[in-house]
Amino acid sequence: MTPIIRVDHLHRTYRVPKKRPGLGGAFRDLLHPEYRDVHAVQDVTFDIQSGESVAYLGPNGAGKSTTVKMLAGILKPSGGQLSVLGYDPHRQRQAYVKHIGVVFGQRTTLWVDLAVIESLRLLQRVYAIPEPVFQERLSMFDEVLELGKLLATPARKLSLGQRVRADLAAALLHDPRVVFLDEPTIGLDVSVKARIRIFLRRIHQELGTTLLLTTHDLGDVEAISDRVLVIDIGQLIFDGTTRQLRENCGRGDRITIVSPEGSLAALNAATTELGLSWTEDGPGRYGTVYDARRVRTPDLVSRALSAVPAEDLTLREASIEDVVRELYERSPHD
Ligand SMILES: Nc1ncnc2c1ncn2[C@@H]1O[C@H](COP(=O)(O)OP(=O)(O)OP(=O)(O)O)[C@@H](O)[C@H]1O
Repeated sequence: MTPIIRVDHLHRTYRVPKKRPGLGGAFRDLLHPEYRDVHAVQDVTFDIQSGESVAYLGPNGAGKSTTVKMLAGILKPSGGQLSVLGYDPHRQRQAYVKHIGVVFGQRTTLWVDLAVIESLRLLQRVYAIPEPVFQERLSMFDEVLELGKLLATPARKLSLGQRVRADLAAALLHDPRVVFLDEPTIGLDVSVKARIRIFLRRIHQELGTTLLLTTHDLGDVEAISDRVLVIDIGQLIFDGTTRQLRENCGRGDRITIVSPEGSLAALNAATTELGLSWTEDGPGRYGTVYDARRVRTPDLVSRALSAVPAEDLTLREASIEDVVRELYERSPHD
């Protein structure tokens, strides 16, 4: 089967002006600018098959948005090959964009002064969507996204959650075969996030839409994606199923205890039965990552506190940074 997305040794470098210190430096920067290269994406290769739902993860600055912008045809690659639905996204952008949808959580693609329904009507004309099909899609979107009340409102007056829901409707109106979602749930409250996750899952399952999602929220990944690609410092460091990622790393939540008088040995002894091992993250600072579905948090906390005198204790849900750290710990990376 031919992949729907082919990314082959993809590179993207930004040329950034160097800043020299002081007023003299500012003058020299103006008259004789010097540049440095930022290698945002370096030699990334992957294929995505039609109908896959893939999460593209990495810490801040890893190169996710740059990759998505190249896939969407907004940015030109500095090197390597890229093909989506047989198109070269940047070179054939005009013909290409009819077949994809793009959602940026951080900015809208709607016309900000138009009521949402007017934006959707314009898109209906751009994509030549017959009226019955338009109505059918709108009502399907409305079921989960509850667009009703916000259709008459100009995009600039929408709350963030309303705006992302409207953006999703706009991006999917023409039933694109591939949708790129760059942090679609950023800054949203739990209930809107849940709605968007259900919506994307449904689109993927019912319409077979191929999804590529970037997010900092592991909950999004679990709810929406079957496969995960992890990128760090511009390079791919993991490609596997969501289940493999969960099994290999990102075992769950992290507990940290500050205990200048405690010891690793005492903590390890108190929690061996739970199958946990602790690391010393700094002087008198100990941490472990655990699977909250397997280990009860109150049990873990009470065992740890009876083993060492604690000055502070924090609990934190697993983050993408934890996942990346564990990936490095498990397979040494040069
Ligand atoms: N327009 C730009 N000009 C110069 N450097 C850039 C530009 N856009 C991104 N970068 C740099 O490229 C690298 C990758 O950035 P990118 O935005 O792709 O990462 P990201 O993984 O999406 O990060 P985040 O999760 O913070 O959005 C970073 O070092 C960033 O500072």
